[in-house]
This record gives sequence, C-alpha cells and structure tokens, in this order.
Amino acid sequence: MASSEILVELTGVGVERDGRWLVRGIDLQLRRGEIVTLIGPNGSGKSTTAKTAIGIIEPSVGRVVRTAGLRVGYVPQKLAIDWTMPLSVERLMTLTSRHSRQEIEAALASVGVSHLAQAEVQRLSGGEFQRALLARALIRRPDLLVLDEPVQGVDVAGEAALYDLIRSIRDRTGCGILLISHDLHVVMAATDTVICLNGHVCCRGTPESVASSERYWQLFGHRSSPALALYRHHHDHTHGDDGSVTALPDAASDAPCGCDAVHHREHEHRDAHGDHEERARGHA
Ligand SMILES: Nc1ncnc2c1ncn2[C@@H]1O[C@H](COP(=O)(O)OP(=O)(O)OP(=O)(O)O)[C@@H](O)[C@H]1O
Repeated sequence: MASSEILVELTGVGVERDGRWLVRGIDLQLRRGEIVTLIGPNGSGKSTTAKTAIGIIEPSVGRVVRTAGLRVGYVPQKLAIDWTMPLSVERLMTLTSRHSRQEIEAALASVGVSHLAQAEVQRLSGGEFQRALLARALIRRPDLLVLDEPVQGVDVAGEAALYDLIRSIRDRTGCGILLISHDLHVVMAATDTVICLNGHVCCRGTPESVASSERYWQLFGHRSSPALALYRHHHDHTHGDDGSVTALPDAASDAPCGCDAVHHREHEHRDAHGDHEERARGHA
C-alpha cells in the first residue's frame, strides 16, 4: 500500500464560512487501492472535507494536491433531482453525461442491477437506489470514488452486501475510495484507514486502533445509553502466523474532543481465538 500512488493529499486544510471554521487542520492522504473512511457525528465536517478533497469546495487555508488527470466518481448525500418527474434508472445514468448503452449495461451489471435499467428510480428500494447511484459514479471509470453515506436507507442485510460490493469494486478496479459515514459499522467492514472527525481530526488509524483509542471513545462511546447501544472493540494485540502475540501501538493523534455523540449499535467481535466478540445489536 505504501508504494501506491497518492491520489489526493490535504495538508493543514481549513474551511471557513461566515466567520466559522467548519473544519480546521485536516491532514489526509488517499492512495490508489485504499479505502479511507471519514467518521464523526452530524455536522462534524465529513462532507465538507470530502468536497474539499475533490475540489467542489476551495479550502480557506491549507493545501489540496490531486494527482494529474484524476477522475472522480462522487455519490453525494443528496441528489438535486426533481423527484416529481418519472425517471428511469437508465436515464439517471445519463443525466449529466452521455454514455453508450453498452457502458450503461456494464455499469449496472457491475453492481448487480442490470434488471433494473427500465425501472423507475422513485420505486427502487434503498439498496437498489444506492447501487444505481454507484453505477452512475462507476460509469466514469473513476480513479477515486467518493461515497457520502452509501448505506442510507438500506436495511442491515443490505448494508453488509453494499460493503462487500464497495470492497469488491476497490479490488476489481484498483480505485481509491473515500467513504463518509456516521455509522461505525462501515468502518469495521471495509476500511483500511479511519479518520475520526469533529471539526478537526480527533484520531486516525486502522479501524482496530481507532476503535481502541481514548479519543474515539470520548467521541462515540462514553455517552452511550443502553437504548443507543455503544460500540465496543478491544484489539490491543495481533496474532502472528506462528502464534506469537504482538501489542498494537495506539494510533490516536491530534487534539482530543468531547462531544455528545452517541452511536446506535453494539458490536462484539469474536476472532478465531475466541477472545474478542463482535455482534451487531439494534439498528437505529
Ligand atoms: N456552505 C456552508 N455555509 C455555512 N455552513 C456550512 C456550509 N456547509 C456546511 N456547513 C456547516 O458546516 C458543518 C459541517 O457540515 P458537513 O456537512 O461537512 O458535516 P457532516 O459531518 O458531513 O454532517 P452529516 O453527518 O450531518 O452529513 C455543519 O455545521 C454545517 O451546517
């Protein structure tokens, strides 16, 4: 991974609007073939950071460097579409750019919704809709795929299938993927690197190291109630092939933050050795 091309790099990025810093001090690198997930509570600056990374928003301070000729496939959180007009999936694919029938068919097939080409977008299930949006982003054959809340409106079983699909897109195409979520489930499913935001970077690292860091707990864990179950994951070591046990470093960095964020799941993870448990409990 370390030798892969850097697709986009943010250094000391801040975005100020109306005298308020939406995000500040953001450092982020995303490489080809890497999946980076931005997590954080509502309003913590995830979308702002992603939009700045792909050039939709100009930073007020700091530097954004994108590799020359970078092709971006972006699935925003909300689409500016007139939902009162009937719209087929096929037409959705060509709303903003022209594509041949073969390209459309290939893109829909790659996300498993070939059969929905003529379906009305308004009638799709949450999961089908997200797949159609993915196809629309993939048809551009992006180097970088940016997915803002890709499992919204999708049930738990559908979520797992979508994460698998996202990972397989990365494996198949080699693109880099920037995922945005306030749902920690995404983080454990398909991510190489997690960046935990709350206006600034609270902590970053592998899902395991972030989930075990104190700053992450401050953001997501301690304020949880039984009804809004909390996230628990305690990997403090790894197991080598020879059975050796190695302590994991604490990857937390940057300033701590305290906020009222709670999370809506409990995970317990049981690995091959039976000393961890993961189980999704409850779905908000
Ligand atoms: N153009 C803008 N002008 C002023 N404030 C803005 C603008 N865009 C976003 N904000 C504010 O910036 C903050 C961060 O917004 P952003 O959409 O990046 O958060 P987010 O982490 O993606 O949130 P969510 O999880 O709710 O989607 C919010 O308080 C939002 O209201």
